[in-house]
Amino acid sequence: MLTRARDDVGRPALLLLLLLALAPLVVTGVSDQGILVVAMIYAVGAVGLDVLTGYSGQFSFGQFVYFAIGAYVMAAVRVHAHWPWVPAIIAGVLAAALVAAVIGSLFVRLRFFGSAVGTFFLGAVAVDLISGSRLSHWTGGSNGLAVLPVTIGDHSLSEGDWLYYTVWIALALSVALCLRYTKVRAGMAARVVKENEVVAAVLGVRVFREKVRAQALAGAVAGLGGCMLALDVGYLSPDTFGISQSIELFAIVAVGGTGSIVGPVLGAVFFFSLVNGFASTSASASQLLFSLVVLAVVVLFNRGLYDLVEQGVRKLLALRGKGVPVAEPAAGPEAQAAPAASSGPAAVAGHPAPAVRTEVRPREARPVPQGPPLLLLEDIGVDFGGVRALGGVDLSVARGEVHAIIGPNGAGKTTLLNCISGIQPATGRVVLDGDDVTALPVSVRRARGISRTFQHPSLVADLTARQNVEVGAYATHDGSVLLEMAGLPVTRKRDRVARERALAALELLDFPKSRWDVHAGELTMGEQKHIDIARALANEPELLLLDEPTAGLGEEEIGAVAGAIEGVRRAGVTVLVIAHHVGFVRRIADRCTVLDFGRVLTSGTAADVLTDDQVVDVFVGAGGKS
Ligand SMILES: Nc1ncnc2c1ncn2[C@@H]1O[C@H](COP(=O)(O)OP(=O)(O)OP(=O)(O)O)[C@@H](O)[C@H]1O
Repeated sequence: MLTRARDDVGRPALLLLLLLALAPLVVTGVSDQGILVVAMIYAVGAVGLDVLTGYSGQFSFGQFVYFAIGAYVMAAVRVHAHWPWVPAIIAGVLAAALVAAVIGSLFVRLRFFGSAVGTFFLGAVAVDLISGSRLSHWTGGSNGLAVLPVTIGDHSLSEGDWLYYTVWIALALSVALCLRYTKVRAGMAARVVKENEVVAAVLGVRVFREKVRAQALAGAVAGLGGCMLALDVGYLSPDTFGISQSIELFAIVAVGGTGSIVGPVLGAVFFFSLVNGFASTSASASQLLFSLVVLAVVVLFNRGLYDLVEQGVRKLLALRGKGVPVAEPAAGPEAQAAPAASSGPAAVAGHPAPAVRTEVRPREARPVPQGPPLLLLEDIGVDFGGVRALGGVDLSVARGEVHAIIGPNGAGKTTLLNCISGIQPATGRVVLDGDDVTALPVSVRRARGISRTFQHPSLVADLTARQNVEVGAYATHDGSVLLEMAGLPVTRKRDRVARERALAALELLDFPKSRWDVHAGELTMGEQKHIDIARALANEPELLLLDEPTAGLGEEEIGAVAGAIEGVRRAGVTVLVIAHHVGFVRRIADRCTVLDFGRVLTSGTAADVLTDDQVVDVFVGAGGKS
């Protein structure tokens, strides 16, 4: 799993860009400015790579190919088609984005090694195409291709201050574009994809599409970097581009800090300053020293230079009494997925846990909802190789009821929820509100009103509680990412609706307002479970499936979750919940079904089932708490 991705880097990015804009006042030497130009060109590519790895969780060795495509297309349309330079750069950027989208769509299903090998050989193909005879009419083959001079008035954009500020503008544009992407729906959805693809799919996110979008954005940005490289070097040949550039981009992102946008810019400046610093020593010593320093930075500051700078600034501000706490970020997604050792109000000093309405105790008897079932399962069967996880399960859940599924470990409870939400193919029939949804994919079932949570919440650590819920609040994740990034009224309206739905879900669950804008990585496990429920609820479902919402929680937090489910029930949402805690089941459930070895042992009112001797043997005897 990759490191966290940050959400609060707008101001640091602006500051760093300002410093780079002012740098020529201090860095006056031609060769020193040249180093900064190269650093900014690579920073453009690295920022795109950071979106790909740090924010969407993908991997690619192919970024140098998009550098090359941007550069060659820009140069070729100027030489061969006599295009003005601005449309030529746009053509270079679009061509790189298009190829990245096409190539990306081939590779997104591959995991780490597949992507590494695939993108590596993609690079070999690209180098062959550039240097070979097939495209030599356009690329000049091994003879190379001259980059026609680009001028504004009498000023050449290929040298001096004009080159510097042209590249600076390209970098500022790339940073702004990538930051904007991380803020819009598509960017937030990509971050859920990085966290957990199955969870993302259940939230209605088109996993494949969001991954390809991130690939295209990274490709476009690298293409822009390539255009700037073309301006800088003035002549393109097969030697201008190579796999080493992709490796350097990875080093820059690692040194600067993955998932921070601003880190790679810092990393690029550091990286090329270092290259320059050792340039005067003998070639072999320079290579050795350079490698050792990069190694030391990566090992000692494994969260990257940006994190180091940020922590330093926080400490300074804290020392000066500005009251900015020195926050130690959680270790990562694994940390939040693990059950909290200590839960309850004291788990985060000074922050109230979700309101605990009452302790877990049986509620007063009320009539069990009757009427036609909202959910009907007929003969549901699932085999995992030789393991019969579900062996013909029938179940009926009435509209408006809270129905608990209980049973020992391995009984098939989660598999049953997976069958209902569409994650797990099964034999038999799943009928929702009279319609057979058995053949429908996850996204369509969600649109028909089925939402769910998972045993481990898989929230995005660096999004706030409220933002995490917002991702689940979009009725659909379709639509153009370009329109979203442009902030057009139609997408703003959609965002507003999602925000309102998210707030309604948070209010329904009584989640304390003071915790709405806290990063999910800093929430207690009980709070994360609440946010997970709110995220599923934000889509205004008919049927809410909850997979062990009390797992890993203490008594008080279990009471809070029970209170939340009662709120959900009052809002008219039907709930099917897996639970191990007998007191919790007694309090919230109208009816109860017991699974054992993939079969229904018994089903009935919670009061009857929980006093059934057979159930007590299987369930309570197997570790349930009374
Ligand atoms: N992807 C899978 N591949 C192979 N076997 C699986 C898979 N998922 C579940 N199983 C097996 O299917 C059976 C039912 O598993 P399931 O997770 O549904 O049980 P459960 O009742 O939810 O258990 P728990 O309370 O421990 O979560 C178990 O024997 C489990 O090992």
